[in-house]
Amino acid sequence: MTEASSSAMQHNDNDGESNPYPAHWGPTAWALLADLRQRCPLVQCLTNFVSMDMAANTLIAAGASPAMIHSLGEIPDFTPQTHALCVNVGTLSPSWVPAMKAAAELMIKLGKPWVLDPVSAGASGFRLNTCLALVGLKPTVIRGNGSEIIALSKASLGASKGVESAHGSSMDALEAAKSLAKSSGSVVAVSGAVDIVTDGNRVVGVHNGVPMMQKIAATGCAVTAFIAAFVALDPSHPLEATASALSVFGIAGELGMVLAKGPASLRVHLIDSLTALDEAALLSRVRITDM
Ligand SMILES: Nc1ncnc2c1ncn2[C@@H]1O[C@H](COP(=O)(O)OP(=O)(O)OP(=O)(O)O)[C@@H](O)[C@H]1O
Ligand SMILES: Cc1ncsc1CCO
Ligand SMILES: [Mg+2]
Repeated sequence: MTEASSSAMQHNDNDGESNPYPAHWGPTAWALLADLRQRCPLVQCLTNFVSMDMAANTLIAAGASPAMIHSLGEIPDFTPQTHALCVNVGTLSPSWVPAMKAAAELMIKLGKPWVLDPVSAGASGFRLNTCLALVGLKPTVIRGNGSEIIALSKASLGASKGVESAHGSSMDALEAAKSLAKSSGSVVAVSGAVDIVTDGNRVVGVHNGVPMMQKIAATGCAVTAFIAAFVALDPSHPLEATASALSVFGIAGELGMVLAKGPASLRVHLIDSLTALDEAALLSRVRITDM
């Protein structure tokens, strides 16, 4: 470990009263990011049209390989080559559903991880039923905003502002997230000012990020694809991989915000910061708590 990273770790060390962030999370997140850069996992994304660019560039900037390949006929040949799958229902139409289900089923059969982004799950019966069917195919991780996780947990239509959450705080969805995690067997992440990650028993909070990330289309979709890349590296510890991915993405937002003049330039600087992020900066900024 470098001198810089060792002093950075002390900055985030849990020294009792003054610092609530357990020291082990920094090295966990760094180990995963370093591993990602080394192994360059291939992530297949069946994702919405708005997010394709942002998700692909997020993955490439971090060191992974994206493939936005979504046709049903290609799944038997292509999906087995991937290390993780991301399914996102943002611009859902009926013709996409068979491919989403086939890819998820194949990943489960191959013992590989897959991640679901239930965009606007409570907005229509078609969307809700599709998301519930996908939850039944055992995603390793489900990542949504508060309204999406509440709709899925209750299996009912519910308030959202289109693709955005109508719930002010991710904490409003804490019980829904725990209940969904228990019923599905998936790790559930709720994004917001504090990202919540739970397996139904353990709950952690990720305190990284900046509010302006909400003003960039598809940051949520991009972080879900990023979670898929992290889970590919360590499928047996999906809670740790998910919290680490959310923290690293949030840190890239914090570093990007230093140079940004607004959402458009934040998008550029966030992506640049993912590539530039080094061990010392990461260790000094990871803010993950056990809740
Ligand atoms: N108030 C906030 N402060 C800091 N970070 C935030 C805040 N709100 C959201 N974020 C971060 O922004 C990213 C996107 O989260 P958000 O909850 O906006 O997702 P979403 O609603 O699913 O987005 P989309 O559907 O547009 O892709 C996450 O990484 C999250 O941690
Ligand atoms: C704006 C929008 N509409 C459908 S998906 C999407 C991207 C953010 O979820
Ligand atoms: Mg979303």
